[in-house]
Amino acid sequence: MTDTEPAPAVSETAESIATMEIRGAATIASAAAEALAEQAEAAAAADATASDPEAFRASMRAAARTLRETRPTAVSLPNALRYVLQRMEGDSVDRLRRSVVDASDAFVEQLDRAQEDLGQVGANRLADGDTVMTHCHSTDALACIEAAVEQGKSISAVVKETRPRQQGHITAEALRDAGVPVTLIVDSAARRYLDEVDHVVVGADSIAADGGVINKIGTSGLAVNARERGVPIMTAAQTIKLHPETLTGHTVEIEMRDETEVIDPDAREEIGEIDVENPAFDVTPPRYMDAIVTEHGQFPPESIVTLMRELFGEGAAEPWAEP
Ligand SMILES: O=P(O)(O)OC[C@H]1O[C@H](OP(=O)(O)O)[C@H](O)[C@@H]1O
Repeated sequence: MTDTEPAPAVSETAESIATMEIRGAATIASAAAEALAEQAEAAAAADATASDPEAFRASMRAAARTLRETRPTAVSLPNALRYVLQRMEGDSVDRLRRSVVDASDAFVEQLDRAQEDLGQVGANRLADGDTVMTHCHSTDALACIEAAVEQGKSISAVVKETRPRQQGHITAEALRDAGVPVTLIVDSAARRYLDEVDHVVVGADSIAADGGVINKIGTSGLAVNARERGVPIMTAAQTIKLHPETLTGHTVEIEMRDETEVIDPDAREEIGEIDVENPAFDVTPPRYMDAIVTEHGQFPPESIVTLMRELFGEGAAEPWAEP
């Protein structure tokens, strides 16, 4: 490891996030924070950085950049890096190392607590006997359903498969394990089943300052259909999903993933000359979302900007940039 080459643990985490072996906005955030702690331990033991606080800091910034470049849409990733790097302090490598490890631990702990707290808020929106519809796999959304079950409510679920990567299967398994009866459907069957559903519950990868919800591709169509059928829809999102750069007018980059997730190369070859596109996320306009459920309570999407300003001020620092 040189002073700017990330520790092997960071490269491995970055690779796992890029290939989606580690996925889901909250899980990505906690893996990134843990990788920074591993970087700190490795840098404090490496010849090039062990006795040079500035070289140590540079190695931390470089590791954060490596993690930052893996996937562009879930803001929980840069928010995790921000949280840890902004708490890096000390004039010796040992103090710096300790501050990073402590910040990483505190971040992961806060993440778990936030998920538990928002689960309680989301559960209060669900009634005994409700059927919920889910899209993709969101640990924040699951926390709401699981908390409702723990409150003694009987909940059933209609789970959308979620093409192309079928994260709905993970949701189906988690809900079954929580004792929730599950009906798995293909995405295009969603509208047909909405009449049997009392609530749609989704997660978020990022929330924009105007209340727009950036989540797995298909969420916006589901939200429009839910509104048309009169079914309330909530997004469960801890505040690390709030995107500070949108306060200053920036838009959220939508990740375009490889076409092989959509069609296998042989089938594509057989069809002939076509384009294939694979956007991973879409934006649900605030008017189609009934509530954003966070660890600070629930908000109408249009008012989320107030909470964002409270938490982030007017913008976003980039502590991983070279000074
Ligand atoms: O943080 P939690 O609630 O677990 O997940 C939030 C969101 O992250 C996922 O993205 P991907 O599967 O990583 O592309 C889904 O879009 C999900 O709704």
